Amino acid sequence: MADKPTKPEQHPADIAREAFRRLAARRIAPTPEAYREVYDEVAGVHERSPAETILADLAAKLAKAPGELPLLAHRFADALKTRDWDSYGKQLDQLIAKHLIPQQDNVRCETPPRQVTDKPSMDVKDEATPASKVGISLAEDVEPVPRPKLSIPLVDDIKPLQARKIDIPLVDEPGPARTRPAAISLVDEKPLQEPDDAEQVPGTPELHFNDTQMTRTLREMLVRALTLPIPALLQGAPELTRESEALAMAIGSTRSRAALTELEPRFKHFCFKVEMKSGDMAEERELLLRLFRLLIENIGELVEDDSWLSGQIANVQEILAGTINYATLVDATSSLKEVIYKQSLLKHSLAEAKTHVKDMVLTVIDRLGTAASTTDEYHKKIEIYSKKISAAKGAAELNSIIDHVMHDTRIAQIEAQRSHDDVVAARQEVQAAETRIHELEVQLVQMSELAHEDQLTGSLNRRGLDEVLEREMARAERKKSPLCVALLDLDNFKKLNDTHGHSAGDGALVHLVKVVKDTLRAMDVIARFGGEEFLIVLPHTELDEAVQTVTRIQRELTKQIFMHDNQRLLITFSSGVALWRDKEGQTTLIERADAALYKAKKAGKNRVIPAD
Ligand SMILES: Nc1nc2c(ncn2[C@@H]2O[C@H](COP(=O)(O)OP(=O)(O)OP(=O)(O)O)[C@@H](O)[C@H]2O)c(=O)[nH]1
Repeated sequence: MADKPTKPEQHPADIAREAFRRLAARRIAPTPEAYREVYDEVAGVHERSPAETILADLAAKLAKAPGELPLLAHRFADALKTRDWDSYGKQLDQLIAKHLIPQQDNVRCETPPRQVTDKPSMDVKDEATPASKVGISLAEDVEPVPRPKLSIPLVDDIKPLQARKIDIPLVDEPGPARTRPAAISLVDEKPLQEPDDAEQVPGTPELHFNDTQMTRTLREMLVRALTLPIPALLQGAPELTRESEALAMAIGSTRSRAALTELEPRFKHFCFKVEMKSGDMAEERELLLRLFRLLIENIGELVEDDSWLSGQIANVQEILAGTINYATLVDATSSLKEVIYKQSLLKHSLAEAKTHVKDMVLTVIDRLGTAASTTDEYHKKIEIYSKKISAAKGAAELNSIIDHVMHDTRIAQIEAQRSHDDVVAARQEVQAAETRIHELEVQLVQMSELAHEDQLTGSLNRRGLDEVLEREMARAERKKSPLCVALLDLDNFKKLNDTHGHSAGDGALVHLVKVVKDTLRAMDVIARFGGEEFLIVLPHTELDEAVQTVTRIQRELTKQIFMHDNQRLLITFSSGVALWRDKEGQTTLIERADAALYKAKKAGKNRVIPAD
């Protein structure tokens, strides 16, 4: 309750009465000192204490301020004059609520109703939650009481990251408050004016952040990010890793906000490059995975007869079809290892079967040899017996000789039969082994046919070519980029074969592919189209560029001469080049290239002709 102001011309008795009334109202014991003070107050002659002087100064300064503040200053002065601290406290609350705590963009502090006390206070802390500390540590507070949300404007120091505001969740959400860290959100892209000496945010005496400290913290965070996690993620890009480290050093050596701000464009540029690189890396990863899946598919086809292997391959395919992460890749690898192990067993059994056949053949030869020598011995014995029979003198002697003949003949017969049986058994074993070898060889041939690489030249085979063309056409359509193919056919290849032998022809094919691969870009692909014909796929290439590229290969072939048996053999080729037309199929595209190739041959060979 407010005491009424008194007039100085009042009668002393009235003043004394009023002084006693105030003492009673304020529940102050009527000691001489207290009476004296209140009497002076009523009479308006009291001396000001140092605290009152400060408060009076404050009121005087507010009186000169713009807006509503002079009105408040007037009320302060009145309250001071009458020492009405209750009223002073209320005015002070008003000053804080209306002018010191920004309502929306600045600090919002929705505290429970505050007890107005006799003492004026600048403290805006939530008195209902005394353990609360205003600052980043608030969210770590153990107090389970609901708390207001503070939104504190941060100026200046975090300008390099275009940060304006830190939101600290003070409102209880489900879960204990101690487990939730302070959430910091960097918002508002607008650059900020930065007062260099801003140690405090004006108007938020209890809630400000120390700018210098914030700069340091930000700098440390940036340096840490650029030194450890970012280089770890950029392992495939050494130049970006170096740049990250250099940027970290540059940021680490800044000593002022201005210096840090100067690095902003460089930092932004670096972020842009990292973003681009990560896009590339994702694409490379995708390509690698596609290759991997292709490989698995092919192995799957190879082993379709073997239910165990097929099951394993299906497992690997299933793993790869899902989300790819470290664990799934480890799974796929171990399953593949099993498959590879089985494949090696297959090869091993093929080698074993071949050895077995060799052993069988040796056994047969051995048996035949034994049989032959047995027969030979038998013949010699028969000759001896016939001589003995001629010279025999009596029946008894003859009988004895015939017994011997019969005996030896029986032995020879048994031996012959055994040899015959052995030979028949060996022949059956050889046939079984041959069948097994044949089966295994068929499997191995299938393996090489189903693979995507041509065994002789190392270029892609038709199967690989189909997939590359399909992929490149899809990409060309998606990116609206040109795509060319060039069909190459070695000139007079039959003559080369006839003159220098088939191996020279083979060597020439290998040499051609090597020269083509050395001359082309990494993204270009060469595939063996059949015999001495090759198809080159040139993505992102216009027709005239493709013709130039193929002509360059021709020049390279004359420079890098093919050597066979120490002879320099000049090999040339003719080529037809076609630019893929939107929606055109593989067959039509290659047919157009083939027609151009035909023209090149007709026109005298060793030339490149673009398709219509
Ligand atoms: N050495 C070897 N020769 C092969 C291979 N594939 C196909 N050939 C031979 O390549 C020759 C192609 O002969 P042709 O089609 O008459 O072509 P050419 O002699 O090059 O005549 P032009 O194309 O008109 O210059 C045939 O003799 C095939 O046997 C292979 O892998 N190795």
